Amino acid sequence: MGIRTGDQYIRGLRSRQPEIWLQGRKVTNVCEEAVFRQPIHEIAKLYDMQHDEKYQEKITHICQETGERVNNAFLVAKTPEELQAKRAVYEAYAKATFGLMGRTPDFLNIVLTSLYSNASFLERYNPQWAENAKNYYKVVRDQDLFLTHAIINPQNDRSKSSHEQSDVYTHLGAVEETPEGLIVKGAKMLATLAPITDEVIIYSFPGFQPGDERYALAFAIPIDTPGLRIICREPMQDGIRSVYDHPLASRFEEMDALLVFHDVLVPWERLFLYNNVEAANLLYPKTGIGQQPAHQTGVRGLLKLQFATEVAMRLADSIGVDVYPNVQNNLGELAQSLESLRALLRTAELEYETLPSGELMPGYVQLETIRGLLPKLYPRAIEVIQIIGAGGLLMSPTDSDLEHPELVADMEKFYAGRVGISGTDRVRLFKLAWDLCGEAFGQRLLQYERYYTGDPVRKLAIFYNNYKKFHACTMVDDALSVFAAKTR
Ligand SMILES: Cc1cc2nc3c(=O)[nH]c(=O)nc-3n(C[C@H](O)[C@H](O)[C@H](O)COP(=O)(O)OP(=O)(O)OC[C@H]3O[C@@H](n4cnc5c(N)ncnc54)[C@H](O)[C@@H]3O)c2cc1C
Ligand SMILES: O=C(O)Cc1ccc(O)c(O)c1
Repeated sequence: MGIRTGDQYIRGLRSRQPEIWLQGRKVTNVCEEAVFRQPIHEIAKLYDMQHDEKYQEKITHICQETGERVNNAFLVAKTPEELQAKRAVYEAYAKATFGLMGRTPDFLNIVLTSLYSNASFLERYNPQWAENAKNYYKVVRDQDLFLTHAIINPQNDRSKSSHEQSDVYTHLGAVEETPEGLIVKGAKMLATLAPITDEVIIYSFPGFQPGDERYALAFAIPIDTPGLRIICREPMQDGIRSVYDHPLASRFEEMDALLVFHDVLVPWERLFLYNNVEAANLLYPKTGIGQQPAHQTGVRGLLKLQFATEVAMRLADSIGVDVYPNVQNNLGELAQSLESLRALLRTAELEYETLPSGELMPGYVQLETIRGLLPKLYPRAIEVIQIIGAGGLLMSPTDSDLEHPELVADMEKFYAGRVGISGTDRVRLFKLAWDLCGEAFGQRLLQYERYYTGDPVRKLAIFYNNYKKFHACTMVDDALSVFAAKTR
């Protein structure tokens, strides 16, 4: 089949009946549920972009194996041009969502592509796992499926490993093998967008201990597999608030969910790893499923930071405070953060690594630096918006007030900004800013940037330990050589 349209994506959702729990009730028709309607529409638009002549050549290609047109996220890049072709889809999707939707379909498509191109890692442990991963990549590519993922254990007792939790099946683990497949039980988090996806893939960060064998798992199943329960967090928008009052929150809310598996059957052909602690610990670092998606998240993060920076600049301009050096300093800082990330991303693409298979991997140091900086730079951008917007962020009336005949004159006089910025213009801009920096929606976006790639504290420590391996500190040796000369 190849690339789907938005309509085909929605028809796919309608054809399934996953067990979704939302605010204490089961959702029977996800497409008609107010909370999900707009996010479904936003994802559908991304699918439609694949058919739009403005984007098609940039973000899709003809698959050599099938002759069908597929998304560029499924490319195994062997040339810098192919790396750029992949970037084009990350950029197009992130622009369409202002970088506010983190788990658009391209993200997991890259994870799968990397698993496919590095399936030799799995082959060493079990050739069937490798075969399964390669076949699954083709299924997702050719049916253009939308995946969610859950790679973290529920937050019960982090000081204990999976097998030490109070119940054997608190964390997701294997129960028994059957002729049809593996029965699994327990929970996994934090599956962003789960209710509006087609399938879920489960894998894990390293950190398995001896004794954790049953939890060492990687597999993918349809989101409506019997026994799989999706428990949504409280929505951050009700789906009926006005687009004018909440221009971002009303559109880009990504639902997060806990996945609970109640004796779920994973067919053998969908199992990529099982019962092997060593393989589970090496899966993430050795298959590129960490590094390749960092290219997508880097592009998306850059655009989100650009959006926040532009909002801050426009706010300052709209009320005439950008004449003050302190405001200019804050904005200058954001501009420099943004440009540093842009340069890092560019360098990551230029200083790629070529794997023995010929696959190109964008630069590790640069991508990890972006991953390390975003959890600091994005919250700072939000803080600057709050500081510049100040009390004005709390003064916005609703769109109904703006349009009420008795209020119109007051609105235009007292809510206007500097000369040239009408009351309506200023209120709409400040509402947009408040969605980003004040609303529960905006707080989630902040939390997302802190944790979207794992715990930043441990990630930075891992980065440093890797960095040390290939950074020999030879300048210090050169400087110390002066003593050697003296003793000679
Ligand atoms: C908005 C959002 C969307 C997300 N979407 C997804 C998704 O789609 N799929 C998915 O799988 N995951 C997703 N995640 C989960 C994300 O991977 C985790 O939040 C992240 O890995 C951190 O894990 P945690 O939240 O369990 O925090 P914890 O690991 O519980 O950490 C809590 C605190 O304790 C500290 N801490 C814990 N353990 C240690 C340790 N061993 N050493 C030192 N300090 C420690 C941490 O530094 C942190 O301050 C999402 C998270 C957010 C916030
Ligand atoms: O960024 C990665 O490499 C993988 C990853 C880590 C943490 C997450 O929450 C997530 O969704 C994906």
